[in-house]
Amino acid sequence: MKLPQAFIEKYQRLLGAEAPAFFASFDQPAVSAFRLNPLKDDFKNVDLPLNDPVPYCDWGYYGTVDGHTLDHQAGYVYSQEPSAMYVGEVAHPQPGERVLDLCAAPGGKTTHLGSFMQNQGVLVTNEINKQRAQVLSENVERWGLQNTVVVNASPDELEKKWPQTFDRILVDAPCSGEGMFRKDPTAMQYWNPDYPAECARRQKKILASAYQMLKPNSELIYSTCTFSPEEDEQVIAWLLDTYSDLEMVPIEKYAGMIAAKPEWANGNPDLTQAVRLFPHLMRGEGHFIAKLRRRSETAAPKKEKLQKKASLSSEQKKDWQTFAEQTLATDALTQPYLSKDRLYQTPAGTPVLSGLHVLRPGLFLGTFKKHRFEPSYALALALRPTQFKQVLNLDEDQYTHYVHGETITVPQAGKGWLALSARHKIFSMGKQVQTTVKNAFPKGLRH
Ligand SMILES: C[S@@+](CC[C@H](N)C(=O)[O-])C[C@H]1O[C@@H](n2cnc3c(N)ncnc32)[C@H](O)[C@@H]1O
Repeated sequence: MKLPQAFIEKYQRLLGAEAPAFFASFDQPAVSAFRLNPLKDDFKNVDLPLNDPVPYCDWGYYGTVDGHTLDHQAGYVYSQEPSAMYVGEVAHPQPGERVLDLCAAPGGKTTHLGSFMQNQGVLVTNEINKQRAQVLSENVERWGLQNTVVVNASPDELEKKWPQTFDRILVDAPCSGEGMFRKDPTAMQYWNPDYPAECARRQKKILASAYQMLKPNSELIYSTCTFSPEEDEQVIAWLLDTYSDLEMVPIEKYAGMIAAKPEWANGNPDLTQAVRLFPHLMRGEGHFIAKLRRRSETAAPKKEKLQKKASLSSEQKKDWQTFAEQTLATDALTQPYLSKDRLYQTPAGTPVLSGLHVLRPGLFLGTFKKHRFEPSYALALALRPTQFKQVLNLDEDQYTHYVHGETITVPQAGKGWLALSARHKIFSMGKQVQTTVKNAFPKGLRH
């Protein structure tokens, strides 16, 4: 790979004797991997080889995934470069926490954080770019996350809305992407010697907003997929110098991972608690990760403003109940949120959402139509098989026809909504009328 000359000179200077091995790694193929979804009871039931596990991620395996397979469609796998998996592992949120993923699209880290949270607590996932926020929302849906709110806002807007609100914030920052060169050589087009410093200015701005949203005794995780000290050690050194109630939290270094380099910043020895993942030292594209704690002596937050429940009209209540009684083995509508005729379940403890561009204020349950409720595709992917009254398992042929947009004929007449699975993995819902199951598979996903 032809690397920019200024890039070569910079890393020769920084890495010295190690530089040739670093440069040689750019001529090796990019490493791919995937993560399984522990929110599924049978999450290891995938048609993929699981004989090459990622050593630092319980759900990670080296290998590639085809986006059109049932495993992908049904939310059993997420394709993620292996060093990026260590970010979610380091963040490691607990069920019940209120967590913010501030720079989140397309959702690699969000789906990982959600896997730890087990649908308990609130995961707010934000993306500043509108189109990318849409992709994030689709991945949240595919992963079956119930406790996740998807927002499209700038860190600035959020900082004003949500002071001292979160137990844990991940800033997986936009960066110069040097760790992407191998996977996507077009990333090199943006690179110039001043680019890292330009990115660092933006990173500091994002972190300044993130800091305002941290509760006392909370954690901030910062990561980049670049090697440049300006965006890595120097940004963390700046954070520590700027905010006296932040302190480093040590990160475990697995084989091939190395300590961050204080000599690449202001010499602060605490920086060694952060970690660097380099492509010439381990199987992955490379990352930088730091973890900080905001100390508990920070002034307590003012009274929190939480999202209120919506009140359904009596007709909406009736239509929802009719649907839920016929179709679901669970009636989980405790925190309703209405957006026009769309019904959502907002996780309890969601911070107030008014005034923000919210793509998904929680789990999208479905839409009120004239005298009936129509369930969403997201509901099919979010519930366990035991939470449906009826799951119809399709054979391979029926599955192929259904994801193509066709109807299915079944021997026994029936009426109403049911979950559809193939190889016992739920991938959609369908509406039965007599012996026909009508197609409700999203048009955009048909193939
Ligand atoms: C490294 S990517 C995030 C990857 C994501 N966390 C994942 O694991 O899939 C950084 C994201 O930050 C967004 N971004 C760009 N400028 C931003 C800004 N000023 N504030 C917040 N986010 C920004 C980009 O659109 C991009 O989606």
